[in-house]
Parts: sequence; C-alpha cells; structure tokens
Amino acid sequence: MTETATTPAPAVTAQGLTKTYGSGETTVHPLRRLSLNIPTGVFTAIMGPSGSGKSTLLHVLAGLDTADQGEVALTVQKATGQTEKVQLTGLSERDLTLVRRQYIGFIFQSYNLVPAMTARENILLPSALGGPEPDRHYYEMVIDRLGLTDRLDHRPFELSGGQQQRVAVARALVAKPAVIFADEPTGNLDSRTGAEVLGLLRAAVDEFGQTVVMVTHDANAAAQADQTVILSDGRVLRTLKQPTAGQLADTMIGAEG
Ligand SMILES: Nc1ncnc2c1ncn2[C@@H]1O[C@H](COP(=O)(O)OP(=O)(O)OP(=O)(O)O)[C@@H](O)[C@H]1O
Repeated sequence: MTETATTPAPAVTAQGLTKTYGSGETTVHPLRRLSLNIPTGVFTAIMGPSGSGKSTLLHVLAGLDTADQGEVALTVQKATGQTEKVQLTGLSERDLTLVRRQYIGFIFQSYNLVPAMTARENILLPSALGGPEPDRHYYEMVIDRLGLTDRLDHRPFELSGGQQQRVAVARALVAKPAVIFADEPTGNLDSRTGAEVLGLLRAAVDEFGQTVVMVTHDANAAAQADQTVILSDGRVLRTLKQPTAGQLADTMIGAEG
C-alpha cells in the first residue's frame, strides 16, 4: 500500500485522471486526463464553471470516489520526519477508508454531521473510529477559535447552519490530517461565518503548516488561498498564484468559454 520516499514532494499527486458517466449521446466527462500536483503546506482553491469537474476531482483526490483511469497518491509526513507516499489508486474500499481516516479531513458543503451525536462526539468521531488522537492543546485552540466551547454538548439540530459548519471544520482539523479537502465550505454560510471558516483554514496553513484544498464558486473566498487552479471541461485550464478576486473573476469569464 505504501512506499518510502526521502525527498520532499507534493502533498497530493494526480496523474492522467479520467472519469466518464453514461454512454452515447448522454456521455459526460467530468475528468479528462487531468494531472495536478497540490503542494504541501499551501492553501489551494479550485474554481471552474458549473459542471467543469470540481467536486468530482475533489472526491477522487480525497479517496471518496475513484477515477476510471489515472493515479492519485498522497505524500505524508511520518512522526520520524520521513515522508511516505501513499497510493490511493487500486486500494480496496476498506483500505481507502483506513487511508482517509488516517490522513484526510473533509469538509462538505452540507456539513454531514451525525444527527444523534453531540458536537463534541462529531468532532472526535474520526479518532473514535481509529484515526489519530488529537493533540489536546490544538483541539482546545480550534474549538476556541471557532467559538464552539459552549456548544459542545449540543446536537446538530440544536445548532445554526454556521455553527454546524464550524463543527464540521473542527472535525476536519483537530487530528491535523495530511490534507484537508473542503467542498464549498462557505456555500451555505452568511458572509461573517464564511469569513471565520476561511480564516481558520488560512490559519491551519499559516500557523500549523497544513495543506488545504478548497472548491469554491466565490472569487473572494478563492482570493484567500495561495493559489487557484481553474478547471474547464474536466481539465486544468490555468493555475494562478496569489490572484486577486478581480483577476479570478476575469479568468472565470474566460473559462466559461
Ligand atoms: N453520479 C453522477 N452521474 C452522472 N453524471 C454525474 C455524476 N456526478 C457528476 N456528474 C456530471 O459530471 C459533471 C461534473 O460534475 P461535478 O459535480 O464534478 O462538477 P462541478 O464543477 O463540481 O459542478 P458545480 O459547480 O455545479 O457543483 C457534470 O456534468 C455532472 O452532471
């Protein structure tokens, strides 16, 4: 399942990803031989027109879905300081689940919290299922920064949408996974809560050296990232380093074709 590497490498490597749905006239190609490297310790946004393959790509990179062809690998840092390459391609569903639990945090637009569990239980669920044990100090800092200290005993139905998303963000962050994937994490939030969530993703990168990959439609949200990958029709159109929201909006007009 793994091989050891000694040189620093991108956190996520995707080579020649292809995915097709349907056949004949109804065929769609969400991914067309897409290759991409996601650098370690960087905040990457993914933008593109509706239907360009953003969610499909994110799910394939995170091991929540598989491509028909191509390869995905993560490069993770072990406690010893050595890096290790973890191939996602070809793993059984069970092994993929173990890799996700160990190395990946995922924030869904629709939160995906377990309704019967309290906020605390939701946040600690990945470690309860066998993922890494969160560092106590980091856990408390994340909870405090997200303003969740008084909400930990509440169940999702007792929380606002913004609070539920903050619980989902905490769940993805606290175990310091190798990569945090976020699919439109601010899509359902008011602008103030959205800014808080983006601020925490930014802090995870700047203060804790984590790697974040976020799909968004919002040029202002993407402008918080270090780089933005623009998808068009299942391919990478361009990668922009530290673009302004204005540059992103202009590039998106071009990508709509
Ligand atoms: N399970 C599926 N079955 C059939 N087609 C699908 C499936 N999932 C995605 N697609 C199609 O694949 C294409 C890419 O979808 P995807 O959700 O990745 O795009 P997106 O860029 O995230 O779009 P949006 O911005 O609208 O969320 C679309 O044409 C979509 O209809």
